Amino acid sequence: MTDTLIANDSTTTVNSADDSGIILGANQYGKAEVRVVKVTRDTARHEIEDLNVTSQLRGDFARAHLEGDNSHVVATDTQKNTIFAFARDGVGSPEAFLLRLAEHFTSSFDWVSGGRWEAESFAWQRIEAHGAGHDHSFVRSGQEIRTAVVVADGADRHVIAGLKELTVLKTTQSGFAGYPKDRYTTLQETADRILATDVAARWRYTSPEVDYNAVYENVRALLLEAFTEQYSAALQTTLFDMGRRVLERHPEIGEIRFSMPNKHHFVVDLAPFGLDNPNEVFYAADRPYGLIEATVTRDGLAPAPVAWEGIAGFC
Ligand SMILES: O=c1[nH]c(=O)c2[nH]c(=O)[nH]c2[nH]1
Repeated sequence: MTDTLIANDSTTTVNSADDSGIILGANQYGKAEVRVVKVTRDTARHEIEDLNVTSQLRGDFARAHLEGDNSHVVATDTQKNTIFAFARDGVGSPEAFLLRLAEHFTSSFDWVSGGRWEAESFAWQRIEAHGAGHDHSFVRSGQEIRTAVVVADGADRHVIAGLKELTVLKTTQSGFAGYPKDRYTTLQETADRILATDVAARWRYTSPEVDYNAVYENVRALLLEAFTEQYSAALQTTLFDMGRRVLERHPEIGEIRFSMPNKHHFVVDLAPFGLDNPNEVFYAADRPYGLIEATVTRDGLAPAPVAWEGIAGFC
């Protein structure tokens, strides 16, 4: 018979009857990547919402790990079914949908103290037919994938919105110069190069009252605007400018993190063929690539490490 003790943070379980010194640490579980598509068809003009949802519960699941007692284990199959059932009422926004799931699981089961809910969402656009958007035929539209994470930790709720794979390129108004030169440096300085990246950004809301869809569209527009409008002295400068614009315009966002590859485009030497190459023919290298990551935040903002746990690829 195992005597268990749950430590204060409810994630570390000490098996006190066992002197092996081996304990259960942090744990979470759930159903990953539930692909749910919701069609709203109240009228002939249908709407579509397309998500990939992951649900993970945190709380007292010690006895399942230590004793094979599943009395606290809300089945991952049940979590999957809950996602589909909740979609029956519509999604609204990925963030609002995940918040609903968080409320449901934490209020329905005493021992569920929190969890992590994540979504990717894929945009569809009406197919243009006879000068108008079709009622029920769509083409995948967004160049990017929208992302959302909700972390429930006791009574606290953390909401992180984001996007990834927003691929952008500009053919001029970018350079890179002034960097240190040592015996290994071969890179030539330039004031006119191609700048290309796949923007991945995640931003954390510090207010509970947010029109998530509207803010998403505006943040996306601000990121593109920053990429476009400013001469880029480095991808780092462009990244900070993107973040600064977002924080200036959106008081409900406390911090924004970026991870952006510098997708190098090398000018091809055409001299062997008797041709010049005034920045017109490039070799688009897929690897290696520079990888530029940074957080843009408000001075004095209280950090929220629990919100960011489990988000890979951002510093
Ligand atoms: O925008 C850039 N940032 C760098 O840090 C860097 N390093 C490099 O070789 N090229 C570039 N470009």
